[in-house]
Amino acid sequence: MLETTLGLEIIEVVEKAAIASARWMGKGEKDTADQVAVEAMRERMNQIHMRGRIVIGEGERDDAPMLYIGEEVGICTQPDAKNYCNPDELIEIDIAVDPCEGTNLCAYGQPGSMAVLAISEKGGLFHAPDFYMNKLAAPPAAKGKVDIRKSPTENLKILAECLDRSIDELVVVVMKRERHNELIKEIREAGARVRLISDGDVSAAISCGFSGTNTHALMGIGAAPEGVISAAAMRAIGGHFQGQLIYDPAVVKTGLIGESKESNIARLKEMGITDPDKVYDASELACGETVLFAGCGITPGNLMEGVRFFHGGARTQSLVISSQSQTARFVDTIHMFEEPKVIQVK
Ligand SMILES: O=C(COP(=O)(O)O)[C@@H](O)[C@H](O)[C@H](O)[C@H](O)COP(=O)(O)O
Ligand SMILES: [Mn+2]
Ligand SMILES: [Mn+2]
Repeated sequence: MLETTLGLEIIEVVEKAAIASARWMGKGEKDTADQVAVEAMRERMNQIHMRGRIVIGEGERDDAPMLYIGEEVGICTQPDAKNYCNPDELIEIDIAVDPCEGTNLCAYGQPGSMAVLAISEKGGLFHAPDFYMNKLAAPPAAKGKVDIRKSPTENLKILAECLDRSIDELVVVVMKRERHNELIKEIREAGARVRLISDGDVSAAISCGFSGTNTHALMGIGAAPEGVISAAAMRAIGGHFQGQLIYDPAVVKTGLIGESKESNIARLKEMGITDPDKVYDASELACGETVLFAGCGITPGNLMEGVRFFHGGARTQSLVISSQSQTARFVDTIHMFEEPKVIQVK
């Protein structure tokens, strides 16, 4: 149902956001690259016949030009909805968005930034607070066999067995952060190779779901909202994904997640999370009956090309993963902006 009604629409949502952001690629202005993606995403989402609710966005802010948590999107949430649709006939959709995932990558012309979203029926996506999350992603062959509670060394042994290769043939992606120094050391000592990334752990997580990407695991701590979006894709693709919230500011060495561990635990409790240390797997983070992920490359990445502009248009590559049809569709689109139309294929 979700895929049939919204499959094409969500491709266009991420395409519009990616094109808007890509115009700011390499210009060193990350906030602008982010803001234009948000605006393009909102505009296109508001043309869709749905009642959508942002459950993961850019925070609970009501006047900023962001897709904020709790914001309602879609024609059937607009004040003049009755002119366009019968709101009662439509199911409610929960939406997780990151209009420009990897804003630094986009601003500095680096690979791996994309416009992403995940949708599910109401209640189908975990309401992640703006905390951090320890993550473990791995290919479908290792699903349920590796475990974030085990040491990286143990997991690498299991992964090597599952993938029928030696540990030194494994590539593990880790975000280059001080908090990961010990993790990186252990992975290297175990014999695997590490690909350090500055940003963009959604792309890294999802790459684990596809063989041929030379990405065999993602380990370490990134943002929690990105964890839910990654989990939605991995749930639909049948890959391994686990996440555990990080609520202690001392672990990530940043003031970004509040003053203290205690106040964060209290915040989690208010959100209904009574066990802050719970390990969530992909099907808990994205538990809806149907889960769809859509991403469009802004800059070129492991899975998708970036936006390529030409006179009068642009070409994009997107990926839609659906738990409904069990498909991962790569969609190659030429966008024609001007008259006369130009369809440039190379
Ligand atoms: O790199 C990222 C930045 O995302 P965005 O702000 O949308 O451009 C994400 O992939 C990471 O998951 C995460 O946001 C990051 O690890 C948290 O930031 P940091 O404190 O620098 O590690
Ligand atoms: Mn992000
Ligand atoms: Mn972002």
